[in-house]
Amino acid sequence: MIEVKDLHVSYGEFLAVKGVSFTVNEGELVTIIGANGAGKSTILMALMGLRSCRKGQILFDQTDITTLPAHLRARQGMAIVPEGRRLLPDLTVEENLRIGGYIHTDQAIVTEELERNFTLFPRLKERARQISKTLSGGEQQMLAIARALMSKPKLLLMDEVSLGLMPKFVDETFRIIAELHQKGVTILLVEQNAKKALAVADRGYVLETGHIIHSATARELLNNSEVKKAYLGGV
Ligand SMILES: Nc1ncnc2c1ncn2[C@@H]1O[C@H](COP(=O)(O)OP(=O)(O)OP(=O)(O)O)[C@@H](O)[C@H]1O
Repeated sequence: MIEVKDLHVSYGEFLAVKGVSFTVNEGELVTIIGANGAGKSTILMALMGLRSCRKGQILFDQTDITTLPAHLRARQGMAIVPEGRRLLPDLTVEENLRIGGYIHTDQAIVTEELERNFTLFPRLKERARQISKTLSGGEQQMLAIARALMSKPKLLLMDEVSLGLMPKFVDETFRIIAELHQKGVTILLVEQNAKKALAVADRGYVLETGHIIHSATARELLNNSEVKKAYLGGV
């Protein structure tokens, strides 16, 4: 579904992503793990068209989207759950969700997607008219995921969705990710919580200072002694 070839992304003169290549196939849950500052968020931003590539190529459904603006990537079927959620804090839960469905010209589809997300996240249904900044951190994270799903994406990009959540909500978030995967959503998950990410993923890539240093099935990475030592707390 997505093929990234020799991706380079920079901030001014600083090269944050240094020639990264990877794929995500339809229906897969793939994770990119790595330490702070490895370049994980930068890769997702470049995939969504929120940062331009200095060099390299991004193919989505076999079409070259390397220079396509973000809103057109959304129309082609990509959605992002950004780091820090980026909700519209003064709008209600339902209003945030409707904004997530803005690409649908048919309002019946928006209503259908709203119902689908309320079924997936009953807590959001209960709180449909609540102003989103008054939600708990975990609920805000649910809303950010649901908002991305409103566009019915073919590919869901998720950036550090467990960051800053209490353990209870971290488990709940990973349960939802696994459920979405089971339902057939293709997911690229960027995570610092390597253990949890690899537990739900099919395959993974390990990113270190802008380079991919390992690529394998999630199971292989979980059993790789180097990965264990560096990212899984030596377990
Ligand atoms: N707007 C920016 N301007 C300059 N440098 C940046 C900017 N955003 C990120 N960087 C740098 O790019 C590198 C990669 O950052 P990025 O946020 O992609 O890493 P990350 O792997 O997602 O880290 P984290 O897990 O801490 O979010 C870091 O060295 C960071 O300081």
